[in-house]
Amino acid sequence: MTWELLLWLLALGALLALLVQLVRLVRADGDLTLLWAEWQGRRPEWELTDMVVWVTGASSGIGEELAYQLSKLGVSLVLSARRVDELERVKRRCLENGNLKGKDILVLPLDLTNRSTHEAATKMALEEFGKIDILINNGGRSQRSLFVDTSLDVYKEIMELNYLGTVSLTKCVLPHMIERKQGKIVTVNSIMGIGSAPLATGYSASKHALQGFFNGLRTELTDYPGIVISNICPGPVQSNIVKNAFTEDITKRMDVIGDQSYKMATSRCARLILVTMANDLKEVWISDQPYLLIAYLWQYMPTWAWWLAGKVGKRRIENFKSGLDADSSYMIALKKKYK
Ligand SMILES: NC(=O)c1ccc[n+]([C@@H]2O[C@H](COP(=O)([O-])OP(=O)(O)OC[C@H]3O[C@@H](n4cnc5c(N)ncnc54)[C@H](O)[C@@H]3O)[C@@H](O)[C@H]2O)c1
Repeated sequence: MTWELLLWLLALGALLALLVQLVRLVRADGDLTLLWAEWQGRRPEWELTDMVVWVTGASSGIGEELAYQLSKLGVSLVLSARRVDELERVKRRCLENGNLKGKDILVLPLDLTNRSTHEAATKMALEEFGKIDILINNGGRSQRSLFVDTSLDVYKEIMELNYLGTVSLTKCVLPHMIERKQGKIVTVNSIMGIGSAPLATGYSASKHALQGFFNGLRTELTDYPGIVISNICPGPVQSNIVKNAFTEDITKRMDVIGDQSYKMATSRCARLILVTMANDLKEVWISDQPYLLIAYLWQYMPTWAWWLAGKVGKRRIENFKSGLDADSSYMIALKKKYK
């Protein structure tokens, strides 16, 4: 009788432990390799100090937050985007809150679509700091428009910016890394580079292009194990991405932005990007639910995933057509329900 009871207790304990792990998994905000690295892996505070890190799109959102978190690690920073005043603001805040001095941060204005300037910009970064350890390809813009309504100019511009601009800067920086046989090229891709969604056909295409490009490039660099290519795939993250999104016309700005509070905190996303860099992870998914689960479905059960994406997508289109923000109305309700 005692043995039987003991066995029952053990079984109950194992079941409880399993349940706890399942709940953890459902609440996870990163893929399993990434969460393992965060728990047991190398810490950014040990690994990334003394590095020279070039962040594009550093004037806003994820890039801006990366600059703040990196400045606390004692790295040297090159901050790039188009607006100098915004970059100077980010630099000032890095100096106020971080461990850096003015000489440790170079504000380097750069338009990713102006490819003829990328070589000179790379030269300036190298002249300033003598090396580039990490290039974070973060600058980019999203899209909110239906394909049937959207001008081809928009598709061209998205590819110019998100895809060709990133490839061009990588082409300028990579020879330097090859010469040193070391470096990290970290590209902020998206869950939209794994799957897709309505209203973002061009954006998703540009992110799939980046995914294919960097996965191929990684295989070309196997003679240089010290050069790491990391693809970061975030789901929705708080930033100005919706405000800055392309619409159906190249000159038209977004008029409905909506409440972005249901999205992952920018600081959490940036922290997980630092963990990725510290642990040389090759591809990571950073996302709250249900997007993370959909990403797993896309990998393992694509037909089911597309059925689900269709259901969510229908809602997005309805919202969009009725003049609401595509996601916030139902996502905020969902978030409140499962909090
Ligand atoms: N926020 C999200 O939900 C999310 C999700 C997945 C991936 N991403 C990716 O994260 C990256 C950063 O976006 P974010 O969310 O911080 O948006 P954001 O709009 O807040 O920031 C975008 C940054 O890119 C810069 N940029 C835009 N056009 C540029 C150009 N022509 N040349 C140089 N810089 C330019 C902007 O100035 C800004 O600094 C993007 O690549 C985006 O695709 C964002």
